[in-house]
Amino acid sequence: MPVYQILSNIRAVPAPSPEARQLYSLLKSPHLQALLSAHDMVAQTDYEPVLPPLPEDLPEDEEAMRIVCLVKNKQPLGATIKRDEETGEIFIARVIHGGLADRSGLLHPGDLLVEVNGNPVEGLDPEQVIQILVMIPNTPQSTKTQKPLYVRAMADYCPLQDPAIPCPDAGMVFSRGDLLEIVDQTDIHWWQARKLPSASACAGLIPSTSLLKSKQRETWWSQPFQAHTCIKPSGFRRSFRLWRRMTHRTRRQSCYSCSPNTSALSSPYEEVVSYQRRPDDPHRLIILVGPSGVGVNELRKRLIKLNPHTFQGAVPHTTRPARDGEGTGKEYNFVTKELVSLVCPRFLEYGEYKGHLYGTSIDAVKDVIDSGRMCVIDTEPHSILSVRNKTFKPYVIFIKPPSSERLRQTRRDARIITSCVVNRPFKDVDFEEMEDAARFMEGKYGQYFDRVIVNEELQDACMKLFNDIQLAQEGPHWIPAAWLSTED
Ligand SMILES: Nc1ncnc2c1ncn2[C@@H]1O[C@H](COP(=O)(O)OP(=O)(O)OP(=O)(O)O)[C@@H](O)[C@H]1O
Repeated sequence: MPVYQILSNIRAVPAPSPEARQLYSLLKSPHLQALLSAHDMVAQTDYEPVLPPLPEDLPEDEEAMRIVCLVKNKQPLGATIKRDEETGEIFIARVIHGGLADRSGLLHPGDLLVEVNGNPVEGLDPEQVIQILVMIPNTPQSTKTQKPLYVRAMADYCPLQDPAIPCPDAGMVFSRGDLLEIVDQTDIHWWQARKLPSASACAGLIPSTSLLKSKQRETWWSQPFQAHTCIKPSGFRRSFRLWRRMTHRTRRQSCYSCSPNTSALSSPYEEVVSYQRRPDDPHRLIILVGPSGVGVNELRKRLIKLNPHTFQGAVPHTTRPARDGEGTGKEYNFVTKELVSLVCPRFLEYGEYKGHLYGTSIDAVKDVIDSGRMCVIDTEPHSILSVRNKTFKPYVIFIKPPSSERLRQTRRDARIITSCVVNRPFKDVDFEEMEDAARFMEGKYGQYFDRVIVNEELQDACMKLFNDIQLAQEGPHWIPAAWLSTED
């Protein structure tokens, strides 16, 4: 009965009960009326196509059978099937969350396929499984919903390049750094996940942790030994800035020794949780990384100048003697070589220039944070790992060069400071090195980047940086679950 009819019936009652009055006022509400009207419209519409009639010659034990009619459009079925090697029977292997089969509620993992379009499935290709499936349902049906697990991908994956995936079309591509919501871990090899922020309701297949680890191990072992291929020292930071002073040779060594190729053997997914910094929590450490010459230092300097009471860098250490007017704790912490060697592991990065050591200690970073300010540092990307922990909860921003053309246009009047030639205009080779290094850094360390800022127009990039840092401190953000765990 339409809603207006019910309303008029209630109105016609001479002395309506309190329940009738309440029903009347509920049904009068515009939201409910809109809902009921939508319902009536849907219920009264004829939908195409009309489903075919059930087959007449149903087998005698029909009670154990389920006849399923799925009318497919261009969408994939959203289920994979597998053949039992011993019996030759074909089963539904998995139903993809949010896919056609899942939304229909008609197919379940473990269902045994008996017929497809009236033809026995025996000998049929999986691709031939189409609209009508006659099957024996799996009992008991597993409808248990799992609590989603949120992870950050620490590796790249492309289903089209994976010959082992049961159905490449059902696979999901992801790159290191992507946030994934894992909705199904029933299968030990193939999980189902969505990428966050999730626009698509349909999940995709991804390898489980153990499977992806074994794939990584295989790839790693099958690669020819390459001692230096991943390092392009010239593209890493090289300016002669204060504590960055180090020779080309030391930098190469420090890059090489500090960035072991362990990614192939570490966990491919990192569990993450949503985190919102409370006003009393210490500020998150802000780390800027980027290829040499891209403008990391320029941006950091501008940011600190913008608000020196809020942003601060860490005071570097050096073994060079203090000059007139220099006091320890201002430009530098002046220390002896012996002290540096004692506290070496507590250094984020360090290098040698003209016989003196220069470096940034983890304690210097902590001092800034303890003072209530936001510590903004720029480092080589491999140094991120030394502070990637619950104490610092670092927020890593990758400063990326713009397109080749814009890079050359915007740096037309800029000057580069290098260890070989001080203060000269940029050359083509500098841009090429910068682009190579940016690609390399994204490829190797992209999983640690919370944000990427393209440094095209300096002023714009600086404002983006400023806003991002505010957002980083005010959250919410996904951070490794281990950073919130109470265990050490
Ligand atoms: N968006 C930009 N447009 C024009 N010039 C820029 C831009 N960003 C940076 N520069 C200039 O490029 C030069 C190199 O920048 P900067 O010293 O900050 O490099 P860097 O990334 O810190 O590299 P390194 O550590 O090797 O010095 C500087 O002269 C800087 O002013």
